[in-house]
Order: sequence, then structure tokens, then C-alpha cells
Amino acid sequence: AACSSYRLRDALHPLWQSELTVSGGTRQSPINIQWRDSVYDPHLKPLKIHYDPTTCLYVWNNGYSFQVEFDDSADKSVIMGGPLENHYRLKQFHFHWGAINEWGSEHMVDSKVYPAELHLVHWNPVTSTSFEEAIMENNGLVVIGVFLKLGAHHAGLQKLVDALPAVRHKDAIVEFDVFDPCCLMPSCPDYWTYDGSLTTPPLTESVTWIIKKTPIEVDQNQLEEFRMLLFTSAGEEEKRMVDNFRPLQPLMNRTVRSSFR
Ligand SMILES: CCCSc1c(F)c(F)c(S(=O)(=O)NC)c(F)c1F
Ligand SMILES: [Zn+2]
Repeated sequence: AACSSYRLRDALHPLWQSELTVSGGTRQSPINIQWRDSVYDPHLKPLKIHYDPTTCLYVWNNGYSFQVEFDDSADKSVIMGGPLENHYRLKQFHFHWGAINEWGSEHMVDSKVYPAELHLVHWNPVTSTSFEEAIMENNGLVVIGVFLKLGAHHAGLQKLVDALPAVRHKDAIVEFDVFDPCCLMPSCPDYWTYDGSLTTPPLTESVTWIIKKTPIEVDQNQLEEFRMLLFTSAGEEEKRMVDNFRPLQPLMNRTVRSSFR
């Protein structure tokens, strides 16, 4: 079996075949979080999450992940507190995963890699007038990262997994209403936070990352369902949607703060 620290650098999808770089990037993501180098910040508040399940709109395959989109036309599904100065609206969530359980997450903790990682993407409605604008703004976005580890069946995730066959091909879309992403959050409040970037184009350095310390558990069948999705559109030669993670990026002059001792 592949050594667990081995990471596919030339993953199948064009996005990751060439090492994606932003010229002069100083705060790129993902990174390896070295637990002992992270700094406890007593000023970090608990993260407050209020998601309204009725803001859930649909699931779609965007050609590099499957994504659940939310109605962000009002402050209905928001996060605040933690390292944040104001509230941020939930726009979408998606996942990154590997072809096998030995790899798949984008971030690592002390070089430990997880089979998958959930990203909940939020934008700042105070400093931006739209999500598209916030992508380009310094700290316009907040992404909560949650690690997935192999373990017990995740009942909350299963509702989403059951919708995946309907979005097997790129650009497929299926209605998906009343889903509360809170069910995908670990109960442990502990997190790391650092300044970083999108891990897909345009790779803009606009993300305040909040990485939860504790993973959620999903079972083998649920991970296999992720791996049955396709990067390709209907009618094209099928390419399985796997290894849709970006390689690790240099920490450079950044400190990762922790909300816990
Ligand atoms: C043009 C952006 C479309 S929205 C989006 C996304 F689709 C995505 F995949 C990531 S990510 O970098 O991969 N994960 C945090 C983002 F940050 C995003 F904002
Ligand atoms: Zn992501």
C-alpha cells in the first residue's frame, strides 16, 4: 500500500496536474499544521454557528467536487465569533478526497493526512456586496475545514450521499432542500485558525481558515460513494472524481493560532 505520507502531486484533474502557483503568493493553502508550533490565543472566542436548514438550495457537480449551495441573500445562515470581527454568510460547502483512504485531505496535522476534508465557505457581507467580490477581498472569505476519518456510519451525511448518483457527471444538479450542515460539525469546539487562500483557482489570498481539531467519522461505503463521482461530463470518457486536493503549500511568515491549550 502507498506510504501514508505519499501525496499524489500530479492528480488526474487538470487543476492539479501542474503545480498550481500564484506568483508571489505569501499566504497559500493548504498547509501542514504543526501542533507544537501553533500558538494558543486566549482572545479567540468560541465559534458561533447559526445555519437555517431551509436556506439549502441544491447539490451540483462542478467538475472538481460536489457542492451544496445555499441562499445567501440574507443573514440567515451565518457564523460569527472565533477570530472573526463580524458575521459571515454561508454560501456553499464541498469536499476534497482521495482515491484510497491513505490520503485525500488538503490540510494535514503533524503530517497526518485524512481520507477527506469538508469545506464550508462563507463570505463577509459587511465588506463585500457579493460572494464573487468577497473572493477577491483580503479576508473576504472564511472557510471552516472539518477532517473526515474512517469510522462509524454518519447518518447526517447519508442524506447527501444518497443524492450523489444524481450528480455523477460534471454540471449535473439536483434539488436538495432542508439540510442542516451543523450535523457535519464535530461537537468539540477546538480549532486552529490561520490566514490563507482558496485551494482552487483563482487561489486568491482572501481566506481566514478555521480548521476543526476533531474529525467527524464516516464509513467506507460513504467514502466509496464520493469516489464514484466523475470529473467528466456525460458522454465524455469517464474520469473518476478522486484526489481533488491541492498539494501542501509553504507556511512562509505565518503563525497558526489555536483556540485551545
Ligand atoms: C471561484 C470560487 C468558487 S467557490 C469555492 C470553491 F468552489 C472551492 F472549491 C474553494 S476551495 O478553495 O477549494 N476550498 C476552500 C473555495 F474556497 C471557494 F470559494
Ligand atoms: Zn475546498
